[in-house]
Amino acid sequence: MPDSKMDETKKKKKKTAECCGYPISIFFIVVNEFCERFSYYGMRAVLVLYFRYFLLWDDDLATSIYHAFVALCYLTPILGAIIADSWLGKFKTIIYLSIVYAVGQVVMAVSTIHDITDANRDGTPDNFTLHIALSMLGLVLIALGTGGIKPCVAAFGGDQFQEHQSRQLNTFFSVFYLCINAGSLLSTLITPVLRAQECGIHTQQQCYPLAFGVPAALMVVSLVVFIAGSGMYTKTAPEGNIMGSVCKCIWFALNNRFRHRSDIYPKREHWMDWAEEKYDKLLIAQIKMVLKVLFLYIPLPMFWTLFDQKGSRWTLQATTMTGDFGGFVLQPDQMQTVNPILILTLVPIMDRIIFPLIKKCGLNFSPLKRMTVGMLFAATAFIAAALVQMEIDKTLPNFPSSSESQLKVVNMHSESLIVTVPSQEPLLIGSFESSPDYITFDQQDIRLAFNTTPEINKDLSLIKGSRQTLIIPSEPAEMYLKEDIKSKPKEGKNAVRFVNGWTAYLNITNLESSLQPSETSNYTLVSQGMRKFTLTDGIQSCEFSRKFGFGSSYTFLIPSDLFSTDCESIKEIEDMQPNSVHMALQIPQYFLITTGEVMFSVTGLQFSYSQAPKNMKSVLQAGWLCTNAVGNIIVLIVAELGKLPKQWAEYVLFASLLVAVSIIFSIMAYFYTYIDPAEIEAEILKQQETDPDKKKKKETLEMEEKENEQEIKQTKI
Ligand SMILES: N[C@@H](Cc1ccccc1)C(=O)N[C@@H](Cc1ccccc1)C(=O)O
Repeated sequence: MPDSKMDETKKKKKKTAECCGYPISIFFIVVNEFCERFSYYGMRAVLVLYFRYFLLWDDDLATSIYHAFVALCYLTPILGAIIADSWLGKFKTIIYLSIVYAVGQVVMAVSTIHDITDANRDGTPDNFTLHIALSMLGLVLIALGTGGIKPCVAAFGGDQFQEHQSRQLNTFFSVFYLCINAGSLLSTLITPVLRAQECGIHTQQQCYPLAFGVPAALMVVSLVVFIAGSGMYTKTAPEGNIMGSVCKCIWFALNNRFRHRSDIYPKREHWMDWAEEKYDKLLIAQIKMVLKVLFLYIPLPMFWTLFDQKGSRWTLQATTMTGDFGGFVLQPDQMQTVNPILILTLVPIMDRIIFPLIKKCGLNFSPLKRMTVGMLFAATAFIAAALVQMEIDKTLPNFPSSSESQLKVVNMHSESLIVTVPSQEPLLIGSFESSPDYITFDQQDIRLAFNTTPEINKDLSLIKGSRQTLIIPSEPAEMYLKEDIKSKPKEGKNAVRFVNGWTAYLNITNLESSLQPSETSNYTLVSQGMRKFTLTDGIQSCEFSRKFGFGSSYTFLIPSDLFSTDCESIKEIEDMQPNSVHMALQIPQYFLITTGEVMFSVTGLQFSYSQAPKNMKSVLQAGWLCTNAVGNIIVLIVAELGKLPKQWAEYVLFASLLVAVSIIFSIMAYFYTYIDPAEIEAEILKQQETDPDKKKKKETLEMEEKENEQEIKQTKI
């Protein structure tokens, strides 16, 4: 931006209304940021679960799309910075892009209403394509909005301060960061609770519309609050297309360097010095500063690659754990709230105690050293996650591989049975009992022999990669196979089914249809806690209650004396034990990654701001956010290419990659010299004032260019 224009902007700053030394207008900006972050993180907290359990995508696709979305959110800041700097100015950019953002949130919320396509009213959408299309449109609009306004809001807040308010300006940025985390904390607590409610017009389902609707409402509130402060803001005019000038200057330097590649031309100190013929020394110096920082940014995406897996892989990890904390029960997606809680406590502790203490010990804990240590903390967090995963794996059932089949036998017959199974000791199965565990077979076709009179020989064709139960009813000759679930029930729920040993049909609450005698129901999913089932044959009824944990599976055997025992004789067979590893075990990994975030992210933001020339602070902010985008793209690539059979191995792989990258970064940081951009800029301006050749050089170059253009035209004619 030309200096004259910048001076004009400065002069335009009017005296603003103040309260306790702060411009009143920043109240609106801080509240706006709180609501916007509530909206963004609230929606993000339930996004993977929406993909996984509403759109029914598998873990990998859900994780990939989630990271693609986050990547898009941190690529769009460049667009926002360009629009604000060269066209609309920050105020209008924030308003217009916030409207796009709010519309996106509403579209997203609408896409989660299952009733809109559930014509047959079975509780699942009939037209998944419509839901997918709507949600993708919503996500693109949200990414455009949130990313676009991101580099503008903080800078717009800064614009509100006068020169004499530099102390208040620093406090504003701290309060701003705390607001981000307060907003995200509240939303990551609330939206999973909303999601866990049941709602619907035709059928009651998980309330995703409410979980996405509340963030949409908060985005509208955010916009209204921002507009409400309109009369109080200091609005700076667009500062010219700084990105355009930077690109043109770099392009000219590269071209000029190429044209003068012959050895006859004297070498210049830096390749950007080849732009000197046409561009201001000041602009060239500023670009050199920016490029130096951008070069340092190259290894940084790896940190975000690990950091952003909190919201995906770590949430899925939590679904295989138990969240019963005695007094309260934590949902898997609520574990993410540990991050903002720790941020709210760790930022003041680091700033007030740890960093000053390190300084007192005479250690130079420079920003780049802090960032390196932050990376190492994140790597350690992933080692902790791998250890937790190993603990979880020990408790997981031994599921069949794709070439194996598993079988369990349930005896509903009135007498004990001896079953002869290939390559096994004969099994004695008591009446109303099951074989102790699943028996694994390498072959698909097996023959079982039963000691009934007359003896029964049964040929079974098992399904490869599946678990099945052979139900032997009161009349053994009518035995049949029923397929079982072969993975942990979704979202930490419990899968239950009933085998009807009662002599008539039975209606059971929560089951889709009534059960005929000897029939086995399909699975129904029930949440953690005390669950009650009412069983009735139309004449008599009784109630059966049971407390469930997380991620278990049971087959309940209903006996022939059901009503005379008031449901107490119902027998349970545990097909899959409940999750036993506690979610509290994830706290160390959250603590380590958040300590890493404070050292890396907060320091990185300050570093980017302090090392950027005054007219390119937004360029570097957008560049900084881009490192996050690239980090998310790496997750996509590594997750797709390097599919590792074990989840813990993937965590170790990511930790090792980050350690390697932090070593490279520490070497780059060693050669980096900290600068004071304002000092350099002042020096160049002083030099330019005493350089009479400058104007002449530019005029000569412009003449040369015109001559060249004319020559080209003539040759064409
Ligand atoms: N600690 C995060 C907020 C958060 C809340 C809940 C779950 C995960 C994260 C935070 O402060 N984010 C800031 C800074 C940031 C971080 C990563 C990429 C860009 C910016 C934010 O502005 O969202």
